[in-house]
Amino acid sequence: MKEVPMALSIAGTDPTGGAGIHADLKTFQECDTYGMAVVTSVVSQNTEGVRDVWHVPVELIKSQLNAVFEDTRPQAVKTGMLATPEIINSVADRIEAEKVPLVVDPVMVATSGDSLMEEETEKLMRTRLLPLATIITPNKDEAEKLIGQSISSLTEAKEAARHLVEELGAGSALVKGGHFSGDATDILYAGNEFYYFSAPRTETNHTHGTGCTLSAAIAAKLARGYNIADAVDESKQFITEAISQPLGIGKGNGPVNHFASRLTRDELFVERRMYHGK
Ligand SMILES: Nc1ncnc2c1ncn2[C@@H]1O[C@H](COP(=O)(O)OP(=O)(O)OP(=O)(O)O)[C@@H](O)[C@H]1O
Ligand SMILES: Cc1ncc(COP(=O)(O)O)c(N)n1
Repeated sequence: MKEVPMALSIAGTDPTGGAGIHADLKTFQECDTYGMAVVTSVVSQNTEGVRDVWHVPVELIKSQLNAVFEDTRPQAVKTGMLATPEIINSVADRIEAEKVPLVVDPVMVATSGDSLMEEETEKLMRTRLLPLATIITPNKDEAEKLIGQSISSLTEAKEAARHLVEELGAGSALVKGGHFSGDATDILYAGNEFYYFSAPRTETNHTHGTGCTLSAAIAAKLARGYNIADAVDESKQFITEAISQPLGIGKGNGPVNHFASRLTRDELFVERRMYHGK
């Protein structure tokens, strides 16, 4: 029997389906990869913001990781929301032991502005998880926190990507340009080379879960055997399509459209043709 590519997300939840493990699982599926998920925090949130957060007890996170790794072998893992030092340490321990390709999305603050990580966890993100990353995918603010310097131009973003790899020890780094102005340009530093991935900026507030979706797509592509630059290239295409055809869900920062790459607008918004009655 042929082996199916499998990807595992270790992240928090979003009951409205736009971010966290929900976005990751949808993305894995759209990228032809069998998706699995370990829940780290249960987050009551929607497109308008975060209401409540309950962290899953570390023993239960370890038990979920045991359940996955004692039974299957994902070809790639991605991490999202890892809110406390105990959670980040338990995940890092497991990844270190399994030596599996790892995409780290260093989730710190939600689009809504709500914090998703305790302050002392930021340090562990830098010292424990980042060195295990095949690729780390910070946005502007996350990259600034990780390197301890502000970033206000593409040149500085490029320097930040190099810093994350050469000074801090990530395997490669993608500094995302969603929070800059002009075209949405992301800079990858991998194998001593820079790559630029640029797309026209869509004027929209439907950007909830863009980082989750992009990093999940990269993990799916790595699970399918792509090299890093090709994985990022196709994932950038995926997120660009997902952002440019929003679904209009929710009252706030709506989710991206995970179906966008396979359905045309007309197919997506079908007219209902079945009625019943006398
Ligand atoms: N308005 C936009 N138009 C086109 N591409 C965008 C837009 N906003 C973000 N992107 C792209 O989406 C991806 C995610 O980037 P971003 O910097 O928004 O990450 P993030 O802040 O981690 O996402 P999140 O909103 O999930 O926190 C990147 O490829 C970025 O270039
Ligand atoms: C569980 C979880 N993980 C990540 C994000 C970040 O996504 P965004 O910044 O788009 O709100 C989130 N809101 N919730």
